Amino acid sequence: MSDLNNTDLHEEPESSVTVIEKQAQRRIFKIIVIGDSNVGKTCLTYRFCSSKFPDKTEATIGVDFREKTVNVEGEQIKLQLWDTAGQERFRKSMVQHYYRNVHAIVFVYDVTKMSSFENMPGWICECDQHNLNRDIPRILVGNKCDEKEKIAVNTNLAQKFADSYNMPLFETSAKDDEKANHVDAIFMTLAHKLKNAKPMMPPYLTVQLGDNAQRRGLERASTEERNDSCSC
Ligand SMILES: Nc1nc2c(ncn2[C@@H]2O[C@H](COP(=O)(O)OP(=O)(O)OP(=O)(O)O)[C@@H](O)[C@H]2O)c(=O)[nH]1
Repeated sequence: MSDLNNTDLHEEPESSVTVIEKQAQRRIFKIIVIGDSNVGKTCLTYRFCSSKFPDKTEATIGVDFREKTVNVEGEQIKLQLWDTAGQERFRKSMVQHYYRNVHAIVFVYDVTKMSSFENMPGWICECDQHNLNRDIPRILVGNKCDEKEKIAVNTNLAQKFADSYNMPLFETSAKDDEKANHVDAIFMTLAHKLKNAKPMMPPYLTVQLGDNAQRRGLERASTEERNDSCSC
């Protein structure tokens, strides 16, 4: 006679339908990575998603996507990194669509190039102009710290700037293998913030809603935020 209380009954492998359902419900967070050309946006996202420094990179045209599923406090969440072009001529193919339903922003500058840091307010302004909500998590990353002799952007200066925008500052290197854990920690910090943030819209809904629903949401957001737009 079979024992209905047998614990084995609870250890049956999940059916493929359950697994698919769980995957469909896995939360996806869209993170855009922004900054001047050549600051290392592609290398940072590649380092995080592929755990290595790319052999060679070419200027990004429009947007590149990289994804990584991470475990945050027992929940599997997918980080979708949108690596945007820094060169103006390659940003022309970036349409409004890319700025929809963004959950977090990573602003990157090159610590060896002052102009890339000085251009940060412009990048922040661009996000404002695309109606990105100011309340979503944003972080500032100074890349290429391995180039110690060439450092041009002082940490205190960068920290003051980050504080003025209420963003955490991370100085790191996508190239330095010893800093690999540090790059991971940066994105994991963001993942924790995203997991625990009160959702404006459940992230998995953002990929299920049709284009029209997304457009309506965006139009509503632009009407609400029009009076609060950037003045630069
Ligand atoms: N020394 C050093 N070089 C780096 C680092 N990260 C990237 N680079 C180099 O910087 C150059 C530009 O890197 P990318 O990642 O392509 O820069 P990007 O910001 O994505 O550039 P765009 O696609 O034009 O916007 C490449 O030659 C990389 O090898 C770093 O941490 N240290």
